[in-house]
Amino acid sequence: MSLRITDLKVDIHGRPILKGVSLDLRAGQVHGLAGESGSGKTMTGLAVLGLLPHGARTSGAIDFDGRNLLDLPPKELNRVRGGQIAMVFQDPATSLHPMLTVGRQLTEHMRHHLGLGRAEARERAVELLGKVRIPGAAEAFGRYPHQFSGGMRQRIAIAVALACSPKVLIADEPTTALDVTVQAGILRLLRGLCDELGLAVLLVTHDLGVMSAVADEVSVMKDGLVVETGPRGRVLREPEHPYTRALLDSLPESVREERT
Ligand SMILES: Nc1ncnc2c1ncn2[C@@H]1O[C@H](COP(=O)(O)OP(=O)(O)OP(=O)(O)O)[C@@H](O)[C@H]1O
Repeated sequence: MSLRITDLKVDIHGRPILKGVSLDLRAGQVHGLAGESGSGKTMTGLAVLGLLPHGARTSGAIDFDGRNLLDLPPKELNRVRGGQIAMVFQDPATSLHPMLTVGRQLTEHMRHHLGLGRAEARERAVELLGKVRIPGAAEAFGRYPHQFSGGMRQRIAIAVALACSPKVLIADEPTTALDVTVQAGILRLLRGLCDELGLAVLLVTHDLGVMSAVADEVSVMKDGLVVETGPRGRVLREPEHPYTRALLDSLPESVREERT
């Protein structure tokens, strides 16, 4: 399985936002997408999900399973999104409903997309909560999102994203809103899930330090273009583009040493 973005251009109301982005995601690999605010990281993820804002015009290709996602009719795209391609956002509140129990959110998703029965869905939900390391998964099933800490809520949002066994996971700044102390745990979890489930992960973050801890491949964006891409070690040790070098130079020394 792979997802290949080729020469993706996105205009919104005539303003160029992405100017020819190319990226490859592979099963079992975390691809980190870094770059400053406004460089187009989020738009790249949203394009894969078919969730670009109104007025967006696209060209290029996003090939997934032999189909160009940019050409899919909305109904089919809906089936791919949430099924084979799932997402996790910065704020778990975006994906979790405050009035529904954790269990209900997990099972409704599975019953809707996978057509599972009640008991089967429940069993799988508890298993997923265990997979994302929620302590006391069976009790957590009946609780509401606000009864968990921010880090635990993000774990639950990841469990919801995994409910339909996606092949691709788009994680947009998944640790930015969390305490530094819990960030590493979430990153390790994503890394572990990527390995265990063979997920292709696109990890979007403005923080090169964060992503260098878990990414296999790193791409750096600037002004709607990928200016550098390659294996993490190479990009961090021998950046080719001056912009990547500038980003690296802004990291604290300790982080640079530890993470290359
Ligand atoms: N709904 C929208 N309509 C029009 N333009 C938008 C919209 N959302 C974002 N943009 C523009 O698209 C460009 C790329 O934004 P994007 O959110 O992809 O950047 P980013 O690299 O993810 O930055 P950040 O880290 O701040 O999220 C920016 O110039 C932004 O102003």
